Amino acid sequence: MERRYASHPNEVKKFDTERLREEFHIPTIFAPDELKLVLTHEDRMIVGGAQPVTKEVILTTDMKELGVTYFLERREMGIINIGGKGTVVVDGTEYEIDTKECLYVGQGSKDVIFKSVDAAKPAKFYLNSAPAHQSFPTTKTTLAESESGELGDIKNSNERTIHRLIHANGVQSAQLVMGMTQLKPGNMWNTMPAHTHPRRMEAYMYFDLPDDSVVIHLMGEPSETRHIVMRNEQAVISPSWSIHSGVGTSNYTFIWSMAGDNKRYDDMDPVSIKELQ
Ligand SMILES: O=C[C@H](O)[C@@H](O)CC(=O)C(=O)O
Ligand SMILES: [Zn+2]
Repeated sequence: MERRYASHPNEVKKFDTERLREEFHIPTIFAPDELKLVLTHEDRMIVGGAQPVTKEVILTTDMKELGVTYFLERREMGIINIGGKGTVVVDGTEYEIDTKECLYVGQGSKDVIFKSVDAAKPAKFYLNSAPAHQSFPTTKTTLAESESGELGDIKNSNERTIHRLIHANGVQSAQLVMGMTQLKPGNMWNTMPAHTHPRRMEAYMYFDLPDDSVVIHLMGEPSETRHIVMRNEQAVISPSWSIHSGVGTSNYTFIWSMAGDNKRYDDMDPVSIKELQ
C-alpha cells in the first residue's frame, strides 16, 4: 500500500507541479486483476480500486500497515462500481453491484472479494476506507435510492446532479461520507463557488471523461490556489484546509468521499469567487 503524508498549507505554497502531483494526485486507481491502495494521513483515508478481470481480487494488504489482523477490523469501506457488472462477496454473502451502484461494508467484515461478471466488460470497484470504531450494517444502495439534488446552471457551465449515498441521512456509517456528481452535457465546472470544510478531508475521483479530455482540478487555500491536471479515472486528495473544484474540457462524473468530524453533507464553509487568488 502506498502512503501519503498529511501536509501543511504553508509548505504546499512552495510546491512545483511534480511535488504537488506526488503528494495529492493518484494517477492509477485501476489495473487488471489488481488491488491498488493509497493510504493518506489526511484522516487516514484509504483511496483505491479493485479491477477483477480473469480472476477475483481479495481485499488485503500487509496487515502491519494497519496494525490489525484483517483489513476491516478497525475500518469501514464504501465501494462504487464504475465498470461492468460485478459482485462483491462479504463474509460469504454475495452482492451484485452494477455500474454506478454502491456497497457500504461495515467494520468487522472479515472477507471481502471482488469479482467481474464478464471479463470483456470488467467491473471497476472504486474504494474508500476510513477508520471506524463502531459497526454499521453492510448495505447496497443505488443512485435511484439516493438523496439527490440538481445544482447549477448552464449559464455558469455547472448544471449537475449530486447523489448523496453514504451520509447522515442516507446509508449509515461511522464517519465515511460518499456520493457521486454527474455533470450534464455541455457543463464543465464542479464545486464553483468552492468551499472548504476544515472538519473533513475529501477525495475526488473523476471518470466518464473522454481520453483526449482533462479536468483542471483546483486545490489550495482560497487565497493561494494551485491546479492539478487530471485524466480519466484518476483521484486527488483534498486536505481539509483546501478547496476542491474543477473544470473539464468536456463534461464528466466524479465520486467524492469524506472523512472527519461529522457526516453532514451540507456542513461546508462557502468561498466567494471574489476571494479566490
Ligand atoms: O463536500 C462536498 C463535495 O465537495 C462535493 O459533493 C461537491 C460537488 O459534488 C459539487 O459541487 O459538484
Ligand atoms: Zn467538499
